[in-house]
Amino acid sequence: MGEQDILWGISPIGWRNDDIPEIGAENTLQHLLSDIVVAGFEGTEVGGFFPEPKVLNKELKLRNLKIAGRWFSSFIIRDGIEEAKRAFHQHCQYLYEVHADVAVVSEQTYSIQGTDKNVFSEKPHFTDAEWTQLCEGLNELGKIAVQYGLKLVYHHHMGTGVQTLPEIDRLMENTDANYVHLLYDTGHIYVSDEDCQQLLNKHIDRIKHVHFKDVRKKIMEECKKEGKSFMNSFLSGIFTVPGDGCIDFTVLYQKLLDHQYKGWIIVEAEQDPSIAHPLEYALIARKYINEKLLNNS
Ligand SMILES: O=C1C[C@@H](O)[C@H](O)[C@@H](O)C1=O
Ligand SMILES: [Co+2]
Repeated sequence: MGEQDILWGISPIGWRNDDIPEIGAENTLQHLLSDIVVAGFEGTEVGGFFPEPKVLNKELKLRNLKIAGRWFSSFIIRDGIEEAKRAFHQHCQYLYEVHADVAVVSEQTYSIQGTDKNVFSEKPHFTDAEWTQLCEGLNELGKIAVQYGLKLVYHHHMGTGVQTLPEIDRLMENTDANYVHLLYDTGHIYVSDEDCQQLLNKHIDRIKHVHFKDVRKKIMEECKKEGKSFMNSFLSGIFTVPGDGCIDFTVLYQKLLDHQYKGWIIVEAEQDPSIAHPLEYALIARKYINEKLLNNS
């Protein structure tokens, strides 16, 4: 086990953003995938604009790229477990056909992620009954994921009911470790709790997928002061690629290696592509990974 067990990918979110589909709309699938090859990554996650599996697989094969996984907005609390299961089957079928490894799940009931609300002070909180329903539902979805050869990895997220470390603790304690794993997103936990090490140390055994997202601290403080929404915060540049913000990824990466982490690390930095050139930032990330994490420039 070691560095050879880690696959490095980069998310389409620097090129096009599912939360605001109009930005970066000029970036085609072919352009994105070719940029990923130029920047030296092995794969990516599925973006909302990606085509049917047959078309996608051809473009991936031409470039020797792989798919790690895809985001799934669950509404277990709002719609109930049966409805969530139905939608998740479809999601997993797509992932199975593109040979993915993980299904990224985030409960979006009451989420303020796509609204104008202050993401720093107006996040939702689930009731005890809602927590029970969510955890039971996730166990069910996790079993479905296994049927398709996938792992369900839960994405804690700003502006949702599972954002802070105590909320992630609660989710981990009340779900089955055989079926519900954790996606560790450095940027989301840093903006939420101003720390990203505690979560890693505490739940390293459950972490089966990683998003490396860096944070510009000064911009984070300004966004907080101005009470910005999630989307206005990222459009203001709160997030960036590893090596360009305030997070020290060397410590985090070492911790993952020490615990024989096996799986993907995805560089994920949502920024406005008309301000932050996607390939330029992908190359900044790759240089940082090579020089500071892998020590081979
Ligand atoms: O993994 C992610 C997927 C996005 O849709 C989300 O908004 C972003 O912040 C993220 O971390
Ligand atoms: Co993420």
